[in-house]
Amino acid sequence: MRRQRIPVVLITGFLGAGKTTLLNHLLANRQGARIGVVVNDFGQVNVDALAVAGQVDTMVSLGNGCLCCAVDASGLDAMLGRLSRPEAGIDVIVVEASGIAEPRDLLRLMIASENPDIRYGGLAAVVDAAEFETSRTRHPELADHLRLADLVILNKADRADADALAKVRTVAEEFAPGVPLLVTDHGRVDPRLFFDPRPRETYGQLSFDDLRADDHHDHARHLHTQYESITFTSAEPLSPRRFLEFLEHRPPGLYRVKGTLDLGSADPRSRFGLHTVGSFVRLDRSAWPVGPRRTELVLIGAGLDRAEVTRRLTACRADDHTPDERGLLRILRYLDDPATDR
Ligand SMILES: Nc1nc2c(ncn2[C@@H]2O[C@H](COP(=O)(O)OP(=O)(O)OP(=O)(O)O)[C@@H](O)[C@H]2O)c(=O)[nH]1
Repeated sequence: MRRQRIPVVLITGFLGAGKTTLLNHLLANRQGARIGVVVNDFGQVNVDALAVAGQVDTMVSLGNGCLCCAVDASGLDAMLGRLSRPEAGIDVIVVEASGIAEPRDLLRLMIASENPDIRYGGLAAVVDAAEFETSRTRHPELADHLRLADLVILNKADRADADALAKVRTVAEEFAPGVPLLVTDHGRVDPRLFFDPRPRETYGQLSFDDLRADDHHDHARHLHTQYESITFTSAEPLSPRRFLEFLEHRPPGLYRVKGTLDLGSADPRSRFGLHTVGSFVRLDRSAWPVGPRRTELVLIGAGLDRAEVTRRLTACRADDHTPDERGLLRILRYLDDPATDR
């Protein structure tokens, strides 16, 4: 079986918005996940708090499950290649774009990558809620960059009054409509938005370094809990057409979806694995195990209308058990490597 592709999460934002602070927060709250980090320079990353085990040219290997490397955009693909090698055992790669990098270029590089071991994990745009209006008058493109975001993080809420916060929120909603928006400070968002924790038994008890890392991060605890997850299961197959419609008109606030789909196909290899982030959709297929087939989805976001999402998914159930092969063909355009995966 092919290995799961590793999600690559891009963190963008203007100078000083709080990108490194968010990255450090994720490192301190990684819940057993091994994080590969790509930054432009190590300067601000809390490397010493994470027990450096060894350093190889531009890559720092951290004792407790983090690989950190520094590259500019031209070296990104090569670095993603190194981080996604199976022996690195990485669960998620986080790329922190420099405050002056053009996020569109970074996104293009990521989407165009032919590396079969990675997949797009979303673009989180960090916005300095206190300074955004001022920065935007000098750099009007800042608002435009929000159009690329799959998640908007309004950071430094502690420094912005209600008025300023409301203004930035309005701009974000105008340039990134329907995109989940989190208001926070010191990057304290729930890491489960970006990656799945490893079950405790696979990484054992907290090590001394983990505890020490936590101590070093004053803001690591007390996560802001605006993150929501909705679980949907169905023993009835879903109609591929209806589900495609759901995917292509995703509910406001939805950031990512993962799970297994039963689309009513007669093919034994029709267990579809689904990963979406923002409007990016990827399906893979495998054989169903013996036993009943089920759709099981987890939807993650902020500001989701739980009842409406569940209602829409329930309405995706097929009316009967006649396979809709034509409908299936339409959704299969999202299949990962359709030519080689059979
Ligand atoms: N008051 C306050 N300060 C914050 C917050 N988030 C980050 N900071 C501080 O703001 C400064 C800039 O944060 P960074 O995380 O380095 O910002 P950055 O986006 O990585 O900056 P560049 O790498 O220069 O683009 C640091 O001094 C942080 O401690 C916040 O929510 N509230």
